[in-house]
Amino acid sequence: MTDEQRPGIEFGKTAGGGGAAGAIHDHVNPVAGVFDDVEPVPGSKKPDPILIADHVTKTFGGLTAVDVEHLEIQRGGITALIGPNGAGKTTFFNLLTGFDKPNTGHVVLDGQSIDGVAPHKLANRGMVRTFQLTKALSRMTVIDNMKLGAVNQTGEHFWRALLPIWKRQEQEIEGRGDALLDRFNLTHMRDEFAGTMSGGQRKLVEMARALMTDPKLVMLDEPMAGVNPALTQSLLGHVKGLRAEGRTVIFVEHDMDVVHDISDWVVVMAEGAIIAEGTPDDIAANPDVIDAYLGSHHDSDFESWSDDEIAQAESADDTPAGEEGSP
Ligand SMILES: Nc1ncnc2c1ncn2[C@@H]1O[C@H](COP(=O)(O)OP(=O)(O)OP(=O)(O)O)[C@@H](O)[C@H]1O
Repeated sequence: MTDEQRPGIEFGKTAGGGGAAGAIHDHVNPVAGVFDDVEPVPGSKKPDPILIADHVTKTFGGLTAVDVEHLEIQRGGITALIGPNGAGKTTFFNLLTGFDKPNTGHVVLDGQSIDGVAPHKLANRGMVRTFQLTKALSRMTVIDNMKLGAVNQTGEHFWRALLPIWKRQEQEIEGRGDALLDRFNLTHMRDEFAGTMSGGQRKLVEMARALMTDPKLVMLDEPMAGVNPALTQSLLGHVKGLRAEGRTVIFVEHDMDVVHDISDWVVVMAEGAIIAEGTPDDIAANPDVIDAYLGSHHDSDFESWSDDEIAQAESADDTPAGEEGSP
């Protein structure tokens, strides 16, 4: 089935994709076929889960931001976490990575509980997340940003970097940083202030910095947000590269083209809960997903819908007409 024929959310090709730039990053997919027998339903069992979340909830006042009954993330795959605005993706991401504490629930990484484990300790256990270049980090050079990636996961504990034990390791860490900058084609930016980089270069540094601890599970928060098409292919290639070298990737993303391009499996959240799971093609055709996006007035790419599909979706959308077009 072609993209044009596929009903539901339009998963097209990423801008600039399919050309020579894409070919540069033709990586092997070690989990090809692994999802063939996985049921495309919320909470489905995976053959070899690296991360398992059970009964994870988070409330803010009267609002239930996250209510995830069961989720398994397959080892070695690229899993996308998608959903309309306010679905709870970021909150769930924060709960999984130790940046926020759930009200209830348990998370297991590689067979061991990580409940209440701080982010920098999770990094030692092989789980890292990207974090955005803060103002403070923007005033540091790119190589110093890389070095900080080796010692912590929040970028807040600058003073730790001055401890003597860290100093002794500095050369080794700097070497690792330089190797990663080379891999991400950022060597020419090594001694520049991080704040001078373009949006796409920042994303590359965020990804490269996350690799300083040689993680087995990499959590990427909107890796393509604000990236121009020229660098999008490069970033997509690097994400596939993480998978090719055996790492597991989970990423939150709004761009459906990106999701279709690189995901092995897609998890969809709406109103805090997981409402669907499946391959990108399963998800593109899933009526529950389409309803969730339409119900929230998310600005997804729905231009490809036929009049019948629009009429069907509108009749399922119970939002009062007066709220149409609200953000
Ligand atoms: N610190 C907080 N205090 C109060 N409410 C919050 C807080 N963080 C998130 N929320 C609420 O929880 C719900 C889920 O928010 P969250 O940011 O996790 O969604 P999201 O799926 O990441 O959305 P987006 O795609 O817009 O980033 C929203 O209704 C949001 O307003």
